[in-house]
Amino acid sequence: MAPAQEQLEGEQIVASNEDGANCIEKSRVTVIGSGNWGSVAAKLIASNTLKLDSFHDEVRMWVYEEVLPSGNKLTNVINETNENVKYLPGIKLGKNVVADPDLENADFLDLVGGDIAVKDATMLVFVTPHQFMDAICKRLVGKIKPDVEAISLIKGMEVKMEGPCMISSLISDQLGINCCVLMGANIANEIAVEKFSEATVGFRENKEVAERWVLLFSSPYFQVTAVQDVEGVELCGTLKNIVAIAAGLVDGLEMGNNTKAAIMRIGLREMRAFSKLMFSSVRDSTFFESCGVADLITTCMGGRNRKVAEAFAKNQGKRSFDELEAELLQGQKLQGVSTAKEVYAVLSNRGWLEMFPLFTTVHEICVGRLPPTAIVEYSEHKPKCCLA
Ligand SMILES: NC(=O)c1ccc[n+]([C@@H]2O[C@H](COP(=O)([O-])OP(=O)(O)OC[C@H]3O[C@@H](n4cnc5c(N)ncnc54)[C@H](O)[C@@H]3O)[C@@H](O)[C@H]2O)c1
Ligand SMILES: O=P(O)(O)OC[C@H](O)CO
Repeated sequence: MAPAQEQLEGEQIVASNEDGANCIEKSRVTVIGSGNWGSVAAKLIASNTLKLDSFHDEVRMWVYEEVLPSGNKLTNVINETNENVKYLPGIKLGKNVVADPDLENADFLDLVGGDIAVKDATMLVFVTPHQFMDAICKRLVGKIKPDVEAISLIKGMEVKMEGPCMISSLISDQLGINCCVLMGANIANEIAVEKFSEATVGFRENKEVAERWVLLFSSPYFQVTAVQDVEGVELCGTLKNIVAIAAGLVDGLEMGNNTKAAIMRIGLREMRAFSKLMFSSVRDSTFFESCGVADLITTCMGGRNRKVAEAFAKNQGKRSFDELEAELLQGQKLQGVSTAKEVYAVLSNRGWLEMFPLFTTVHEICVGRLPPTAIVEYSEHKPKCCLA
């Protein structure tokens, strides 16, 4: 693969080898989340902070504390073994990754004699399942530096009384900070063993900040491009999880490759239509980045949403998604079922249900109102309802 180099392509930024150490105060990075992708993100970042002079070496990683079957706390095991034995077993994170169970870091000084965590971080990487973010942001209010830069790797959205809210907006609004996003065809276990992947950073206005995120994440096996379309990038990452559920249902029904390709095509069309209805600024070109069609393909081929939906269809919907998630994912979390519910709420509220037959049908299957077979029946009746 070509080495990272600076190159402006219209609105795009690709990785630069220029550290900028001379002109920027050293950044401190904290990763908030330590699941499967959170752990891989910490590993990627930690290998770069060691190489880049403009970053402090240490990467703090907030761990939602749990006690393992051995009786040990996950945080202690991560710090002793340098491995997240529950969510990313077998992979060394890098000795400069420090697991921290205290989100606001009131007690951490006493525990390890360290001197930083969220309160001193200048770059925050949010990477937890989306359903926990509202509570996490509430805990962080007033605890972070006012000028901290944030990035969300979280694929999901919230629907509140006042309407839908993307996770990057939740972070920005609740904490009063700028928030970029990073999405892409990124099955974490593959990146953990350094197989080549691409990703997309979405940014709002500040190109320099986007460049800094690109620098922090890029490696020869993880090529990052930035585009000025934060909503488009985030909606791609969020909505593809609903299509992945549909793809898994089709797999469970053993419908074959043509049907799955049709689901992916119709899904992509609904992703684009929904995104543009939500934000007129969303660009068509974003759907051709890693966060768009590439993530849709990888997630429909090899993701967790697909896997659990396949099992759901094989069991004719008799075992719930929650039960199958717990059994098959061992603590990892699905985003597609809750995202389908959240998107359904938006569609229902705005009178758009018939315009989005795939999104609508996925939710109705997930909640048991329709059988799994409905995923291949709907398209015979409603294709003309999809937006052109
Ligand atoms: N795993 C992947 O391949 C992958 C790739 C790209 C993006 N993502 C996205 O990254 C985000 C995080 O996923 P992940 O794979 O890192 O996590 P995960 O599903 O592997 O793990 C679940 C995490 O949630 C934590 N948790 C459980 N209860 C909690 C609570 N009440 N409050 C806070 N945290 C709690 C667990 O400790 C664990 O760290 C999701 O939005 C996902 O869509 C995942
Ligand atoms: O395993 P999934 O279905 O959560 O998908 C993982 C990533 O989002 C793929 O990019």
